[in-house]
Amino acid sequence: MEDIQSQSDLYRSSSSSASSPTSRVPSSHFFYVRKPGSLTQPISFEDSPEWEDTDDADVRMDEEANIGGGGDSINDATATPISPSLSKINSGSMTSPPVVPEGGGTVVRKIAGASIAWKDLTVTMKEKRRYSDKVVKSSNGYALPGTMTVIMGPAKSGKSTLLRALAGRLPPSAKMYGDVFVNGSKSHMPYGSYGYVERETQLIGSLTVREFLYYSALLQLPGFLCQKSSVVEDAIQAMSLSDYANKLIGGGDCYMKGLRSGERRRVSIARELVMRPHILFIDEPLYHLNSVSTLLMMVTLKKLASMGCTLVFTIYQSSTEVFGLFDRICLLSNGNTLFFGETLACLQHFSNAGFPCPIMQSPSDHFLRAINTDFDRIIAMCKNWQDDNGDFSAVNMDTAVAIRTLEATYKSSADAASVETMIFKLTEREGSQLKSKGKAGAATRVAVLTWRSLLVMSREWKYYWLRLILYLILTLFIGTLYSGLGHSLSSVAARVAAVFVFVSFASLLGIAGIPSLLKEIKIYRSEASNQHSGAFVFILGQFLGSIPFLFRLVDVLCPLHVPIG
Ligand SMILES: Nc1ncnc2c1ncn2[C@@H]1O[C@H](COP(=O)(O)OP(=O)(O)OP(=O)(O)O)[C@@H](O)[C@H]1O
Repeated sequence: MEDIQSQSDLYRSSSSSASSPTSRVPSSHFFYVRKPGSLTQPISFEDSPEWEDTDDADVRMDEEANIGGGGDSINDATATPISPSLSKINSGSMTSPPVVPEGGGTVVRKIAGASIAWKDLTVTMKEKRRYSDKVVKSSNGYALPGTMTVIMGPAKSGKSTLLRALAGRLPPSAKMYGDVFVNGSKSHMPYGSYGYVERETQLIGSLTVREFLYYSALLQLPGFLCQKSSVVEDAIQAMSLSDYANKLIGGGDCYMKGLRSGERRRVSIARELVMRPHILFIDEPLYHLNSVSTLLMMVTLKKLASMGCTLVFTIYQSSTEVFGLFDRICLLSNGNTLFFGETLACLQHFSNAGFPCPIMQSPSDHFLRAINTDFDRIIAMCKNWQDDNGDFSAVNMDTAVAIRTLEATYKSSADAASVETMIFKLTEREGSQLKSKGKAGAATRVAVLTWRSLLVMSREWKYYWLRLILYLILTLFIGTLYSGLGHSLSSVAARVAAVFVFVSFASLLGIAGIPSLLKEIKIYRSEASNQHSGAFVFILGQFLGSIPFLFRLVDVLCPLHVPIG
């Protein structure tokens, strides 16, 4: 944690120095000082990569290799991972990877990450029978074990599409060109070797964090029940959720107070961690988070990366503090790569292109300010103000020109060349292929779904009773409407029963309840990703779970929700 703090502090000091007019092109000092905790060289992976359960995992880093990787120029700094032993990265021959954090010492790594490199990656989307313009255009980049690589850019710049392309999760309407290499090989990542966290994930509110992760592990992983608990505890710890492990997730449709959005987001990441992935892709980990939750999330992810996991995620914007935690940045605008490299070198790139970061401005704000075409309207407005109020040069920048300049500067820069060199090094030899960890069997999944369904229903039982009471009152009310008209008591009772049945069935068909069912399907789909028998198992599990509690069907489909305080 101290390492992470000092890395962030170092970044802050360097970025503010870079902002000073006289030192907008920062002195070499800022770029050559290795960020504490960052890697100069990727960690190699083992033949059978697994998360280590013990503290004496053998993935250690060698200080000398780190120092040797230091360069004499910004480009060298960008390319510090290149070292004589780099060719071994994908060979699997380095079982004790020789890399180290700044400041010396030995870092114990528990996760064997995997390298991922992409070359000339282009994606187009099919829109109304024809393919759109390229959403991602000839993107090059890489992500290394033990590092955080962030894909950043304005809205609709292609961040999520690039992330999905890397994870092999593009929709069927997309066409992808170019190559993605994992550990130097083009093969697909097998089930369980990577995790993908969607921007908006669904959780089951009436379960505690630990229960939710435990059932998720049971649904995803093969093996015995007792083996799953250590996996779950590791995921809870990795996502700093120990204080919340026994708390209800809450929220959503279950009307129970529960976790706040930052904690919920970490639970959704923890759910992927139960698979012990080597690479973790996250679409907008900071989505809808306040600044405190944002910092906690990023520090937690940094900790996870420092354990060896390869982290790749998208982000729209970040504070200076958070920005300092990233290792590499891929800056996109309208699908074009405006920069790929170390975060500190990105500041230098903007300076080189004639857009130095102004004093007191967050680098991330500055980058987006320069490349977000949405600012054009505001610029036009500011120009009018400028006439009245004098020079307003901080925002007087033509975005389209800025984008073109940055793109051209990057293409001809040594940064782009060093990325290509790095990709070549990462792909010249195929490394050990990631292996599937296996899947939970269909019978296990049916049993777990049934049991989970029963548990959820038992937790929400009081709401079913309340609903039932409401129905009874309603039917009594309607049924007794006729009691003054001279009908016999038995015919009124029959009417009450008939209306009760009618209201219940009407509720079953309630269209407004369908989203809850879709939510449950979505949760299961992300738990059982890549499992072809998923749909059948889900239906069977839900059906079996519903038999003892017919009200459950009413709850899933009923448009009437009873808010409980
Ligand atoms: N499934 C799809 N079908 C058609 N077009 C799509 C699809 N997904 C994305 N696009 C288009 O691709 C472009 C880039 O979208 P993408 O979601 O990758 O951008 P983004 O940078 O992640 O944006 P945001 O942060 O606003 O989500 C957009 O113009 C979008 O309309």
